Amino acid sequence: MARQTAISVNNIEKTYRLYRKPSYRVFEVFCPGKKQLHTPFKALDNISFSVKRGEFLGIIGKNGSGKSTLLQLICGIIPPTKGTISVNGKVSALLELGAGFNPEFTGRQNVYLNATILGFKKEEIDRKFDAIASFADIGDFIDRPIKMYSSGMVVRLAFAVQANVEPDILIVDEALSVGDSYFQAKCTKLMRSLIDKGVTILYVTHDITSVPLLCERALYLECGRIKTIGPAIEVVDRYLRDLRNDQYQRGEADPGQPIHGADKNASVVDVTAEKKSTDKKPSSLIGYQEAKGKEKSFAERVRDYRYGTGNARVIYLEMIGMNGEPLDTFGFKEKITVRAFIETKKELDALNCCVIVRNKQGVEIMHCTTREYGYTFDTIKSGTRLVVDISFENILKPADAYSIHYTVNNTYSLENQEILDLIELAAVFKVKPDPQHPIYYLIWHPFSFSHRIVE
Ligand SMILES: Nc1ncnc2c1ncn2[C@@H]1O[C@H](COP(=O)(O)OP(=O)(O)OP(=O)(O)O)[C@@H](O)[C@H]1O
Repeated sequence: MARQTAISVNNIEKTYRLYRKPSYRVFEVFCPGKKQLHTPFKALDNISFSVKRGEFLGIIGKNGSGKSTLLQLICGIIPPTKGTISVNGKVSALLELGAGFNPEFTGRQNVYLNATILGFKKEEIDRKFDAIASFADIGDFIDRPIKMYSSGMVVRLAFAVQANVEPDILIVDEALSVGDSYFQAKCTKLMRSLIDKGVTILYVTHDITSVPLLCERALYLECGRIKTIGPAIEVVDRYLRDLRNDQYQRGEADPGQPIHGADKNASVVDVTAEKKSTDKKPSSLIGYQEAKGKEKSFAERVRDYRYGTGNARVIYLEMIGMNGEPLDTFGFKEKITVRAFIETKKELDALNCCVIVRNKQGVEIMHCTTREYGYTFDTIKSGTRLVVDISFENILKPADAYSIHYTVNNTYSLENQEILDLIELAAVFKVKPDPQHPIYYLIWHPFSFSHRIVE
């Protein structure tokens, strides 16, 4: 059955009047017919497209290309200069940070205010309030005035309200970039579940890699016109090619050259689980006491992201850089160590630790288990405290946020294993940009090359 149209945009134009001085605007209003003092500026021109119900459309384009203007038109915040827009369903929008919130009111009062504006009765909001507050996860701040919130808290609350009021159409304008990585992962999950429920989502972002992963289709705006609209992967590819060509024109990149030199000695991912001797006191035992001190806050943070039998438990996990310091940002090719402090509650004869590195859209980029890499543990008694280091060379695309999914299993075979502790968002980290090693794809991979000249 053909899907219903949720949004239909027909030949839209939006022209702003640009004045060199604010007083010229007043003068034009009060002296009509006199000399025109403004310059017309078409922020959008000749825009036509439609979005089906349950579709996730990404909108991309350089700064000033008209993305936000288009969303504002669809939400009815500003009128078009020409053309028509029809919207079929209840729209929830997250446009400007904190727009729609009264700074003097508490978070709780603003939730009621917003939901009332969206057409909900008090009893309905009462029913939804706990889900909204729990999603926003801002603790006691919910009863403090919004003016005391950080920008991250404002966006958490705003997203929680907009996404939990059962919209037919959800419009999100880059707002998520203000939240931290945990929150962004939560929002992505929620948006996916909304799509499953038939909600239509329009999503403006500069995080280009997220578009093919989240969206079916994408619309690429350039200087207020549609450059292309179609399958997200193709549109993003076109956009990235244009960006690279722009860089080339400015002398910043050479699209004809390989980005990196080959390193014939480099391994793909150097995964080593570093075994601690059990007969001599490992140096990290001092760290273990500190880890115990952090156990409660770690457990609290990962509470919603973990499951398992609990027969072994990660009490704390940290990311360590090449100097042995806990870090949350790493450089290109830096050795990253994921250090887990684990306590066992039963004897384990097939301990297997697993790390998955995901990007912020949830794509699994790298994965290892100690077992699969041939690293074995001796039988470990109940009540043992151990520190397991899993290290890899950082070959990830910079400036992106990544999360670590950590699992402790007792694994005899794929079919016969006990999940002891599985933590979805055990840690998050970022990768520093390195001008010497720009990485345009998800990972830098060490290729090797050869050639011969045939006469
Ligand atoms: N109220 C306004 N008056 C005049 N010009 C405006 C107004 N609002 C937006 N513009 C202009 O319209 C163009 C499109 O702006 P818009 O904010 O829609 O772009 P955008 O693609 O969302 O940019 P960004 O990625 O930087 O957020 C820009 O050149 C902007 O300066």
